[in-house]
Amino acid sequence: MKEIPRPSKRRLVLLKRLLSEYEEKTITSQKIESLTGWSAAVVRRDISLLNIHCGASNGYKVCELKASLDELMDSDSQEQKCCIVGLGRMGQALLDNTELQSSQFRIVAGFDSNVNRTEVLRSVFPLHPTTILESVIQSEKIEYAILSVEKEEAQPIATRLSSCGIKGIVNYTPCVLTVPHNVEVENVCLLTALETLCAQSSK
Ligand SMILES: NC(=O)c1ccc[n+]([C@@H]2O[C@H](COP(=O)([O-])OP(=O)(O)OC[C@H]3O[C@@H](n4cnc5c(N)ncnc54)[C@H](O)[C@@H]3O)[C@@H](O)[C@H]2O)c1
Repeated sequence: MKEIPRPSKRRLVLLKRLLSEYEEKTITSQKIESLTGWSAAVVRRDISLLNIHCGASNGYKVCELKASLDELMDSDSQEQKCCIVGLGRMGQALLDNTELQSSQFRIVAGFDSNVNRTEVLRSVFPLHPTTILESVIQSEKIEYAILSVEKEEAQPIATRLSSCGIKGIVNYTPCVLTVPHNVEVENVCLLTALETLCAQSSK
Protein backbone atom coordinates (compact mmCIF):
# COMPACT_ATOMS: atom_id res chain seq x y z
CA MET A 1 0.00 0.00 0.00
CA LYS A 2 1.20 3.54 -0.79
CA GLU A 3 2.43 5.83 1.99
CA ILE A 4 -0.69 7.57 3.28
CA PRO A 5 -0.39 11.11 4.71
CA ARG A 6 -1.75 11.62 8.23
CA PRO A 7 -4.72 13.89 7.29
CA SER A 8 -5.84 11.30 4.70
CA LYS A 9 -5.53 8.53 7.31
CA ARG A 10 -7.73 10.52 9.69
CA ARG A 11 -10.42 10.91 7.02
CA LEU A 12 -10.16 7.24 6.02
CA VAL A 13 -10.65 6.13 9.65
CA LEU A 14 -13.82 8.24 9.79
CA LEU A 15 -14.92 6.93 6.39
CA LYS A 16 -14.62 3.37 7.70
CA ARG A 17 -16.90 4.25 10.62
CA LEU A 18 -19.37 5.95 8.30
CA LEU A 19 -19.47 2.93 5.95
CA SER A 20 -20.11 0.54 8.84
CA GLU A 21 -23.63 1.98 8.98
CA TYR A 22 -24.11 2.61 5.25
CA GLU A 23 -26.54 0.17 3.69
CA GLU A 24 -26.24 0.81 -0.08
CA LYS A 25 -24.00 -1.39 -2.26
CA THR A 26 -22.14 1.53 -3.86
CA ILE A 27 -21.18 5.01 -2.81
CA THR A 28 -19.95 7.96 -4.88
CA SER A 29 -17.40 10.56 -3.84
CA GLN A 30 -20.19 13.17 -4.12
CA LYS A 31 -22.30 11.20 -1.65
CA ILE A 32 -19.34 11.02 0.74
CA GLU A 33 -18.92 14.78 0.30
CA SER A 34 -22.56 15.33 1.26
CA LEU A 35 -22.18 13.15 4.37
CA THR A 36 -18.84 14.45 5.59
CA GLY A 37 -18.24 17.90 4.12
CA TRP A 38 -14.90 16.82 2.58
CA SER A 39 -14.74 17.78 -1.09
CA ALA A 40 -15.35 14.97 -3.61
CA ALA A 41 -11.86 15.60 -5.05
CA VAL A 42 -10.27 15.08 -1.62
CA VAL A 43 -12.34 11.92 -1.14
CA ARG A 44 -11.22 10.53 -4.52
CA ARG A 45 -7.59 11.32 -3.74
CA ASP A 46 -7.80 9.63 -0.34
CA ILE A 47 -9.43 6.54 -1.80
CA SER A 48 -6.84 6.39 -4.59
CA LEU A 49 -4.28 5.72 -1.86
CA LEU A 50 -6.02 2.44 -0.96
CA ASN A 51 -5.55 -0.95 -2.58
CA ILE A 52 -8.77 -0.91 -4.57
CA HIS A 53 -9.24 -1.42 -8.23
CA CYS A 54 -12.90 -0.46 -8.71
CA GLY A 55 -13.60 2.56 -10.89
CA ALA A 56 -15.17 5.65 -9.40
CA SER A 57 -17.51 6.52 -12.30
CA ASN A 58 -20.54 4.67 -10.91
CA GLY A 59 -19.37 4.88 -7.35
CA TYR A 60 -17.17 2.67 -5.24
CA LYS A 61 -18.30 -0.79 -4.20
CA VAL A 62 -18.91 -0.41 -0.48
CA CYS A 63 -17.74 -3.96 0.34
CA GLU A 64 -14.48 -3.41 -1.56
CA LEU A 65 -13.92 -0.06 0.15
CA LYS A 66 -14.60 -1.59 3.56
CA ALA A 67 -12.18 -4.48 2.91
CA SER A 68 -9.46 -2.08 1.89
CA LEU A 69 -10.06 0.14 4.91
CA ASP A 70 -9.93 -2.95 7.15
CA GLU A 71 -6.59 -3.82 5.59
CA LEU A 72 -5.32 -0.28 6.21
CA MET A 73 -6.38 -0.41 9.84
CA ASP A 74 -5.37 -3.98 10.44
CA SER A 75 -8.97 -4.64 11.52
CA ASP A 76 -8.82 -8.24 10.37
CA SER A 77 -5.84 -8.99 12.55
CA GLN A 78 -6.24 -10.56 15.96
CA GLU A 79 -7.16 -8.32 18.83
CA GLN A 80 -4.79 -5.50 19.64
CA LYS A 81 -4.06 -5.03 23.29
CA CYS A 82 -4.05 -1.67 25.07
CA CYS A 83 -3.36 -0.41 28.57
CA ILE A 84 -4.31 2.71 30.54
CA VAL A 85 -1.56 4.52 32.46
CA GLY A 86 -2.88 6.88 35.13
CA LEU A 87 -6.06 5.89 36.91
CA GLY A 88 -7.17 9.23 38.34
CA ARG A 89 -10.41 10.97 37.31
CA MET A 90 -9.74 10.63 33.60
CA GLY A 91 -8.32 7.10 33.73
CA GLN A 92 -11.13 5.88 35.97
CA ALA A 93 -13.72 7.19 33.51
CA LEU A 94 -11.94 5.25 30.74
CA LEU A 95 -12.10 2.00 32.74
CA ASP A 96 -15.83 1.70 32.06
CA ASN A 97 -15.61 2.58 28.37
CA THR A 98 -17.73 0.13 26.36
CA GLU A 99 -16.99 1.66 22.94
CA LEU A 100 -14.08 -0.68 22.27
CA GLN A 101 -16.14 -3.83 22.77
CA SER A 102 -17.07 -4.14 19.11
CA SER A 103 -13.57 -3.24 17.87
CA GLN A 104 -10.30 -5.13 17.55
CA PHE A 105 -8.91 -3.24 20.55
CA ARG A 106 -9.02 -4.63 24.07
CA ILE A 107 -7.81 -2.95 27.24
CA VAL A 108 -6.00 -5.62 29.23
CA ALA A 109 -4.23 -3.67 31.99
CA GLY A 110 -4.25 -0.44 33.94
CA PHE A 111 -1.35 1.17 35.79
CA ASP A 112 -1.01 3.82 38.47
CA SER A 113 1.92 4.85 40.65
CA ASN A 114 -0.46 5.16 43.61
CA VAL A 115 -1.24 1.65 44.84
CA ASN A 116 -4.35 2.96 46.57
CA ARG A 117 -5.81 3.51 43.10
CA THR A 118 -4.89 0.05 41.82
CA GLU A 119 -6.26 -1.61 44.95
CA VAL A 120 -9.46 0.39 45.37
CA LEU A 121 -10.66 0.69 41.77
CA ARG A 122 -12.67 -2.15 40.26
CA SER A 123 -12.12 -3.24 36.69
CA VAL A 124 -12.61 -6.26 34.44
CA PHE A 125 -8.87 -6.25 33.71
CA PRO A 126 -5.99 -6.23 36.22
CA LEU A 127 -4.66 -2.97 37.66
CA HIS A 128 -0.95 -2.83 38.48
CA PRO A 129 1.55 -0.49 40.14
CA THR A 130 3.64 1.37 37.54
CA THR A 131 6.78 -0.32 38.90
CA ILE A 132 5.93 -3.40 36.81
CA LEU A 133 4.81 -1.47 33.69
CA GLU A 134 7.55 -2.85 31.40
CA SER A 135 7.20 -6.48 32.44
CA VAL A 136 3.39 -6.52 32.07
CA ILE A 137 3.52 -4.76 28.68
CA GLN A 138 6.07 -7.24 27.39
CA SER A 139 4.46 -10.38 28.81
CA GLU A 140 0.94 -9.36 27.68
CA LYS A 141 2.23 -8.11 24.30
CA ILE A 142 0.44 -4.78 24.77
CA GLU A 143 0.78 -2.54 21.70
CA TYR A 144 -1.05 0.69 22.60
CA ALA A 145 -1.15 2.85 25.72
CA ILE A 146 -3.71 5.41 26.82
CA LEU A 147 -1.90 8.05 28.81
CA SER A 148 -3.82 9.91 31.52
CA VAL A 149 -1.25 10.85 34.15
CA GLU A 150 -0.53 14.38 35.41
CA LYS A 151 1.22 16.61 32.88
CA GLU A 152 4.58 16.50 34.72
CA GLU A 153 4.63 12.69 34.62
CA ALA A 154 3.63 12.34 30.97
CA GLN A 155 7.05 12.54 29.27
CA PRO A 156 8.89 10.14 31.62
CA ILE A 157 6.08 7.60 31.23
CA ALA A 158 5.97 8.07 27.44
CA THR A 159 9.73 7.40 27.34
CA ARG A 160 9.29 4.21 29.37
CA LEU A 161 6.38 3.10 27.17
CA SER A 162 8.41 3.75 24.01
CA SER A 163 11.33 1.69 25.25
CA CYS A 164 9.31 -1.42 26.03
CA GLY A 165 7.66 -1.98 22.66
CA ILE A 166 4.56 0.22 22.68
CA LYS A 167 3.61 1.17 19.08
CA GLY A 168 1.28 4.06 19.84
CA ILE A 169 0.12 6.36 22.62
CA VAL A 170 -3.27 8.03 22.95
CA ASN A 171 -2.21 11.09 24.89
CA TYR A 172 -4.92 12.62 27.05
CA THR A 173 -2.44 14.90 28.81
CA PRO A 174 -1.71 18.45 27.58
CA CYS A 175 2.02 17.58 27.35
CA VAL A 176 3.63 17.61 23.89
CA LEU A 177 5.37 14.23 23.92
CA THR A 178 8.74 13.45 22.40
CA VAL A 179 8.91 9.83 21.27
CA PRO A 180 11.05 7.79 18.85
CA HIS A 181 10.03 7.63 15.16
CA ASN A 182 8.61 4.15 15.53
CA VAL A 183 6.03 5.30 18.10
CA GLU A 184 2.90 7.19 17.05
CA VAL A 185 1.16 9.69 19.31
CA GLU A 186 -2.48 10.69 18.96
CA ASN A 187 -3.36 13.69 21.14
CA VAL A 188 -6.88 13.82 22.55
CA CYS A 189 -7.23 17.13 24.33
CA LEU A 190 -10.36 19.21 24.79
CA LEU A 191 -8.35 22.42 25.18
CA THR A 192 -6.36 21.79 21.98
CA ALA A 193 -9.56 20.93 20.10
CA LEU A 194 -11.18 24.18 21.19
CA GLU A 195 -8.04 26.18 20.35
CA THR A 196 -7.92 24.54 16.90
CA LEU A 197 -11.59 25.33 16.27
CA CYS A 198 -11.01 28.90 17.40
CA ALA A 199 -7.99 29.29 15.09
CA GLN A 200 -9.95 27.79 12.15
CA SER A 201 -13.06 29.88 12.66
CA SER A 202 -11.12 33.14 12.92
CA LYS A 203 -9.09 32.70 9.71
N1 LIG B 1 -7.89 15.25 27.17
C1 LIG B 1 -8.68 16.04 27.85
O1 LIG B 1 -9.58 16.66 27.30
C2 LIG B 1 -8.41 16.20 29.31
C3 LIG B 1 -9.39 16.65 30.16
C4 LIG B 1 -9.08 16.70 31.52
C5 LIG B 1 -7.82 16.33 31.97
N2 LIG B 1 -6.88 15.94 31.09
C6 LIG B 1 -5.52 15.53 31.49
O2 LIG B 1 -5.57 14.16 31.84
C7 LIG B 1 -4.57 13.89 32.81
C8 LIG B 1 -5.21 13.23 34.00
O3 LIG B 1 -6.18 14.09 34.56
P1 LIG B 1 -6.97 13.64 35.86
O4 LIG B 1 -7.95 14.70 36.14
O5 LIG B 1 -7.39 12.22 35.71
O6 LIG B 1 -5.79 13.72 36.96
P2 LIG B 1 -5.72 12.97 38.34
O7 LIG B 1 -4.76 13.75 39.17
O8 LIG B 1 -7.10 12.71 38.86
O9 LIG B 1 -5.09 11.55 37.96
C9 LIG B 1 -3.75 11.35 37.59
C10 LIG B 1 -3.41 9.92 37.99
O10 LIG B 1 -2.12 9.62 37.47
C11 LIG B 1 -1.43 8.88 38.47
N3 LIG B 1 0.01 8.98 38.22
C12 LIG B 1 0.85 10.00 38.51
N4 LIG B 1 2.10 9.71 38.13
C13 LIG B 1 2.03 8.47 37.56
C14 LIG B 1 3.00 7.62 36.98
N5 LIG B 1 4.28 7.97 36.87
N6 LIG B 1 2.59 6.41 36.54
C15 LIG B 1 1.29 6.05 36.62
N7 LIG B 1 0.34 6.80 37.18
C16 LIG B 1 0.71 8.01 37.63
C17 LIG B 1 -1.86 9.51 39.79
O11 LIG B 1 -1.63 8.63 40.88
C18 LIG B 1 -3.35 9.73 39.51
O12 LIG B 1 -4.11 8.59 39.88
C19 LIG B 1 -3.93 15.24 33.15
O13 LIG B 1 -2.72 15.36 32.43
C20 LIG B 1 -4.96 16.25 32.68
O14 LIG B 1 -4.35 17.47 32.33
C21 LIG B 1 -7.16 15.84 29.79
